[in-house]
Amino acid sequence: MSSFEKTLAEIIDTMKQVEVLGDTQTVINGIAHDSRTVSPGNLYVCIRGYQADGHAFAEAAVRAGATALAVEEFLPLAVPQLKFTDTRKAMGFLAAEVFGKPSDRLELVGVTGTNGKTTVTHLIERIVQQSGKKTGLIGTLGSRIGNNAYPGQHTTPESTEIQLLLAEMVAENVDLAVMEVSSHALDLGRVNGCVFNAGIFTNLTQDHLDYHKDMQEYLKAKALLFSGLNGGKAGQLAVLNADDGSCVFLKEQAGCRVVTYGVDNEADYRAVNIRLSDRGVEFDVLFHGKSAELFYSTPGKFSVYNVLAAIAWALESGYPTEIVMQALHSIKGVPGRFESIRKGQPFLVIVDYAHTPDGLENVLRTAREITAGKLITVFGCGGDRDRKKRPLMGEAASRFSDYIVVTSDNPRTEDPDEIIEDIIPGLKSANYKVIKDRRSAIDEACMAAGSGDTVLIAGKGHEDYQILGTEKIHFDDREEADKVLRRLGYVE
Ligand SMILES: CC(=O)N[C@H]1[C@@H](OP(=O)(O)OP(=O)(O)OC[C@H]2O[C@@H](n3ccc(=O)[nH]c3=O)[C@H](O)[C@@H]2O)O[C@H](CO)[C@@H](O)[C@@H]1O[C@H](C)C(=O)N[C@@H](C)C(=O)N[C@H](CCC(=O)O)C(=O)O
Ligand SMILES: Nc1ncnc2c1ncn2[C@@H]1O[C@H](COP(=O)(O)OP(=O)(O)OP(=O)(O)O)[C@@H](O)[C@H]1O
Ligand SMILES: N[C@H](CCC[C@H](N)C(=O)O)C(=O)O
Ligand SMILES: [Mg+2]
Repeated sequence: MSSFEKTLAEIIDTMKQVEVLGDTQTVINGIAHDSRTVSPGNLYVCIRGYQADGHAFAEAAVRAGATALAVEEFLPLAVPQLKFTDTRKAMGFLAAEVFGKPSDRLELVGVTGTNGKTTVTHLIERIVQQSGKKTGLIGTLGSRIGNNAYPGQHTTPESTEIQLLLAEMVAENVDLAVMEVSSHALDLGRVNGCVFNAGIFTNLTQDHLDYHKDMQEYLKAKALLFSGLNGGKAGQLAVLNADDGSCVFLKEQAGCRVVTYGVDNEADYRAVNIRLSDRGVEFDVLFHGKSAELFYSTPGKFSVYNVLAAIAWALESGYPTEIVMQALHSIKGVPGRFESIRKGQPFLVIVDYAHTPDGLENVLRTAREITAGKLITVFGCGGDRDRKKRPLMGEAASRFSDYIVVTSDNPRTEDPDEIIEDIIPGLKSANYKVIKDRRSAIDEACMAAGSGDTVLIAGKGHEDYQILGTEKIHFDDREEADKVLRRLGYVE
């Protein structure tokens, strides 16, 4: 890790809304929002959270070696303190200063939207690498600098972590970083201090209504990425989905040049002549009076949108058409997104990360299109997350499936039976069975499949764990499917 040393005076040099107690020549060498991760010499930021008040851990942070605090009220502790009205919002800006404003020193692209963020960020990473540049990536699958991977907890990490990651990327000569930007991150200011070159919007459909009050609030959080593109860097760009109902609002919010992509509506980048198959999607893209033909190896109309978003961004950012097409052609798909498990069985087994009503509907529609026989769906819903999406996911499953095995996703601290109870009203008259244990549910679905059928195992995709209560156990849908197929005698 690189070392970062700054005085408090240097860090707050351009900040107006701050009161200071103590010696501003105090040197700090890092920033932490969690007392349990403070290293000697760090600035500890006290955040009033949903569960706890970080001010209560300031003493522990000082004991762990914090040499300064950021607070909302001065504390009777013998270290210099910076007082803000909202430490959570200030933290991203502080972290950016601590780590030398790394987003000024590389190109930064943010991708937001309910579904497709991970996919689009991976497509962009591939395109940029194909052009010979070095990339950084931050998102649900963790982060990557070049080809080195680092695990992460969140889709968009806390600002302290983002700024450190970006600084590491700068130190490793990364040219462009692409980051998934969740609505939680936007609302909680995790990307404060990030100056983006471009923002990309995939779509807005129901999710996270446990956190955002309603869809309007959810949209407003997403819009922050685009209103933030307001002159911090030259040539900023917003890339919007013209087929999504939120496009007009987001266009109004964007403080920069806007380009659109779409299939059904007029757009700057429009897909026509779409051919869907079980191998992937083929289509032509029309843009600026030109056209290009494209193949991408993940099936489904939703894939067309993800690819269009990446193409629109890349071509508008000056990447040559040939490089973009080569990159998209070569990508083998994203782990856990419509991933096929092939052991020579006469039916398809697909593991997918659909965990919203729209995501599930899209993936089921696609599975239906490529299935001659029965479509068998295994899914559950995450605990401690939006309860209202559960019957809607049930409804989507029942609309497309011949047989549904309702099971557990990550129950977290909720009762798995109660989560399943929330799903069932949506299933209507569907043919379904409840098997709470996910391993047995996958077994049941694979055993029920015959020639020409498809088993879709949805919700957990790349996840290699299951969260039961507060415990995280190893569990991987792909491994489980593999095991049952082997047991059934299929070995490639
Ligand atoms: C709703 C939400 O996002 N909550 C986040 C929020 O938690 P919080 O406000 O409840 O924090 P808290 O537990 O009250 O603690 C307050 C402060 O005290 C600190 N603390 C706490 C205990 C201690 O001993 N010492 C200490 O210093 C904490 O580090 C924190 O700074 O701030 C914490 C610190 O950054 C986050 O870890 C936490 O994420 C929770 C765990 C979470 O599950 N978030 C999910 C919903 C999330 O963010 N998901 C998005 C969306 C994914 C998608 O698009 O689908 C994501 O980006 O991953
Ligand atoms: N453009 C899209 N529109 C609708 N559904 C999609 C789209 N792209 C992907 N999906 C579905 O959503 C699932 C999740 O995709 P992806 O991981 O790319 O989304 P995400 O936005 O990163 O999700 P998360 O919010 O968990 O980070 C996929 O497995 C697929 O089923
Ligand atoms: N980023 C999403 C992932 C959901 C994945 C699903 N498996 C679940 O646990 O609900 C969330 O935190 O809501
Ligand atoms: Mg993601």
